[in-house]
Amino acid sequence: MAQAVSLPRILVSTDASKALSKQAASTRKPRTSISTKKRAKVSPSRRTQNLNLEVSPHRAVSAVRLMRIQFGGAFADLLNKKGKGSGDNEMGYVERTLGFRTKDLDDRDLRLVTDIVGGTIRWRRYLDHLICLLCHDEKTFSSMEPLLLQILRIGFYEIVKLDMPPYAVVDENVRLAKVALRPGAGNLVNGILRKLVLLKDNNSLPLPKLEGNDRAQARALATIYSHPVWMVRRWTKYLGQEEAIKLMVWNNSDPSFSLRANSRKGVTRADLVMQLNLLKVPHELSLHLDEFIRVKTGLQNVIQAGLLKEGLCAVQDESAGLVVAVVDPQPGQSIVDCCAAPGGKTLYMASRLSGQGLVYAIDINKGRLRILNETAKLHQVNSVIRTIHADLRTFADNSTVKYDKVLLDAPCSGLGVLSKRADLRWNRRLEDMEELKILQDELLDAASLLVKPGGVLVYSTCSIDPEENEERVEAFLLRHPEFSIDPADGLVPSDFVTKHGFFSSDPVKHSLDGAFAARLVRAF
Ligand SMILES: C[S@@+](CC[C@H](N)C(=O)[O-])C[C@H]1O[C@@H](n2cnc3c(N)ncnc32)[C@H](O)[C@@H]1O
Repeated sequence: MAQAVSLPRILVSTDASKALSKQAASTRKPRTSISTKKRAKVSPSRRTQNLNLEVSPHRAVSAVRLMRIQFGGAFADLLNKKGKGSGDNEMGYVERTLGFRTKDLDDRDLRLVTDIVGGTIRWRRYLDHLICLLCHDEKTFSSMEPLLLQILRIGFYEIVKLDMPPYAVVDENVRLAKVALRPGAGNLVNGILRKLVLLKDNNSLPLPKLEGNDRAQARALATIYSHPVWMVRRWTKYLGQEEAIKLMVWNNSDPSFSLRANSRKGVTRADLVMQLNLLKVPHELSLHLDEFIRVKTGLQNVIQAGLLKEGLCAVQDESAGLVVAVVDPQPGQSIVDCCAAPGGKTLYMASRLSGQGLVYAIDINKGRLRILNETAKLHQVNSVIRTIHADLRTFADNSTVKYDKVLLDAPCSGLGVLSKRADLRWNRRLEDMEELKILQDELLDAASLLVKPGGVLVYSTCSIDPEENEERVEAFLLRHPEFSIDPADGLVPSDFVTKHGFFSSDPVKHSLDGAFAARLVRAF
């Protein structure tokens, strides 16, 4: 698996890692401006003027999307907040960043863009390691302009991970660099990609050796599996090296998605299966939840067919559905969803109320709550949802009302969803973990104030980190002896129940997102 670095004419690995850190630091701020603002409509004649038919459209769009994700705060998700693809604006961004438009993307191009963008982000550390080693000198890499680096990353990803025909990849990326930047940039891309092709043909791609002390091994693994070093160290500590590697392999695999049939609109799982068959989207029924279907590929077809826009189904991971199963909403109950937006769990809980009872959806983020409201109307569950824009801590301090059930789906690191959120691993910092734990404790204390005697508090995260999960619950129970654990047995399959009675989905074991939920009961 791990190979020695033996490239005499190029950088030794310590120089490479210095250059990598410099590049990482220098790319934190954009040198090429990425405008995400809307501009005046481009007139049709200008459109034709700026149309470039020679550049491969999926590569141009991928390069611009990667720039927007790294510098413009865009997400790497397939969907935007409203569940629509970003389609219409895409060419506008391309023109503003590259100075030209390309021909419109067809379905194949769109799939390629999704694969290339997701993969290039996931494999960034590994790709940069290779690029840095193949640069003429350290400075060339550390001072490389962002767009040029994105083009190289795309080329490296296509050759190394997608096994695309190497000479076509070289030609196309060279052309993109020449047209979007200048001829010299094309020459640089040409030189570096050709060196890569040679190394790959000789089966001698340089990888760091897995040797030395824990820290050195973590650094090597971080490069080989393309994760931040602090994550590797954390998982090695909690899971051991072998399981940590399996987790990283999962995080680097293509994400699979699940759809939930919207029963409130009269859509059954069988109806949804029929639609997926018509769309030729490969799928499997969920083994754990009656309304859910797993979709491995072809989500783009589901989006384009308008199934989400019409509210016939929702994209929801089964792990999130299982958290709702731990809450076990029953018709007639009053439920508070403390950190509700954008509403995945609120909507599913509301649909399980069968029109009787209420879900109070609290969130501090007004924009995200607006999305929740819109989706609730679309899914026809708005009659049993009341949204409340508030900081949970203030709301709970001032509330005298107590509720049957309270769900706290807390802000967390998201370390359980790294396969879906390709960019998240690079945005999270170790320092975040400490801040999050403080917030999680405060929100748990606040949520507990809303639970009536005999009522249920469910604490959940989409993290697999014990410090955000079991440790937060343990600390809470010490502060609140009036609460005790109500084991999740019987509410979710036993395979998901830990020895302490918590729900826990493990990406490697269950092939789902990682999630956690503790069901706690307040004494009478
Ligand atoms: C993990 S997300 C919730 C996801 C949601 N439950 C779902 O299933 O779609 C966490 C949410 O907590 C909200 N939040 C963070 N701090 C908060 C606070 N002090 N009071 C209320 N909401 C807060 C964030 O705005 C964010 O929407």
